Amino acid sequence: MKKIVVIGGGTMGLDIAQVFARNGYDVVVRDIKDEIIQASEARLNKGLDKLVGKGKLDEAKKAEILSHMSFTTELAAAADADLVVEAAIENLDIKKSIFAELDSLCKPETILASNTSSISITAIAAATKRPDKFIGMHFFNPATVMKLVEVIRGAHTSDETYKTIAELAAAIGKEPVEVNEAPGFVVNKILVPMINEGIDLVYTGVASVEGVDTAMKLGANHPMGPLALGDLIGLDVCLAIMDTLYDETHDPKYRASLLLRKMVRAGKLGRKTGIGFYDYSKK
Ligand SMILES: CC(=O)CC(=O)SCCNC(=O)CCNC(=O)[C@H](O)C(C)(C)COP(=O)(O)OP(=O)(O)OC[C@H]1O[C@@H](n2cnc3c(N)ncnc32)[C@H](O)[C@@H]1OP(=O)(O)O
Ligand SMILES: NC(=O)C1=CN([C@@H]2O[C@H](COP(=O)(O)OP(=O)(O)OC[C@H]3O[C@@H](n4cnc5c(N)ncnc54)[C@H](O)[C@@H]3O)[C@@H](O)[C@H]2O)C=CC1
Repeated sequence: MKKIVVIGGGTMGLDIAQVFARNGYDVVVRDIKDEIIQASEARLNKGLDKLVGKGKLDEAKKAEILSHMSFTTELAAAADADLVVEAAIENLDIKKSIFAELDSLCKPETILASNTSSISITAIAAATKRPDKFIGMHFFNPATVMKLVEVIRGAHTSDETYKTIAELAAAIGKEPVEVNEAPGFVVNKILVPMINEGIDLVYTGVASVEGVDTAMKLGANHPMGPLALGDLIGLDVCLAIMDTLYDETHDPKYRASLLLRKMVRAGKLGRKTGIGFYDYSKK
């Protein structure tokens, strides 16, 4: 595995790219606009400088990480990639159009992976002529810190593709867990409905935002409360996951809280927009 391309330089894409670069892989991050790329590069530098400030990283390692990373708006950068990891928005049609283009552009042996949170790997793979080389490689937020990678088999994923990605996850210091396709896979099937319940408790006036978060931190020993976690993930991503769980199962227990929907409609998406259930604009 020599060259990896990450599609999307947002919350997940940038951190996933950093994890690969830290472990010596050359990685190109592709996003759609120059302004977005500039913002991604600035976030990367700020994050690394913070670690240097805390004495967790030295300047030499920082320079080494940066030397393995580059940014582009050109999808053509994926033509000679050995692996493409897609971390664009959580929408089946957009993912299918990205992978249809990648399929015609990339060399035949390139493995195509999606970091989707909930969408069917088989459905996305159907946009390509290489469903055997298509797989879910699902990192957790913040990807630089969280140890898990769910490695998700679609209906046609080959054993060879599975083995390559599980071994790669281990080589970058992560713990791979094999998952068969199902909406939300393992973690999000459990975690995101819990976040949704937390939001609904606020919506129905049972407790305040701070009250729900404090209760779950102190009463269940969670490192952060469900509303703060929703803000970290992105409320648009949480809503997309709830909608996939509901659309795939029609089980009312996966109905998104109306407050979650309202927050997304209002553009209050959490940390990435500076405001969600909490205000991040002054941090
Ligand atoms: C939606 C989906 O599809 C799936 C998902 O992702 S669901 C969301 C899953 N994520 C969670 O549940 C997160 C829950 N929250 C937590 O675990 C914690 O609150 C947290 C990890 C986010 C923050 O914890 P914290 O202790 O306040 O963070 P912080 O001190 O910044 O970092 C934790 C450690 O990682 C290190 N770290 C931070 N950034 C790093 C980087 N870029 N590279 C390497 N190490 C890094 C820090 O230095 C720190 O190390 P020490 O413990 O040795 O000091
Ligand atoms: N936020 C989270 O906690 C997690 C999210 N995921 C999944 O990762 C994916 C990305 O999510 P986030 O990083 O949170 O979203 P985000 O909204 O922070 O970033 C998405 C990025 O993709 C870019 N983009 C959109 N279309 C593109 C295209 N055609 N080509 C290249 N870039 C494109 C956007 O400009 C944006 O920068 C989603 O599928 C999400 O479900 C998976 C694990 C955790």
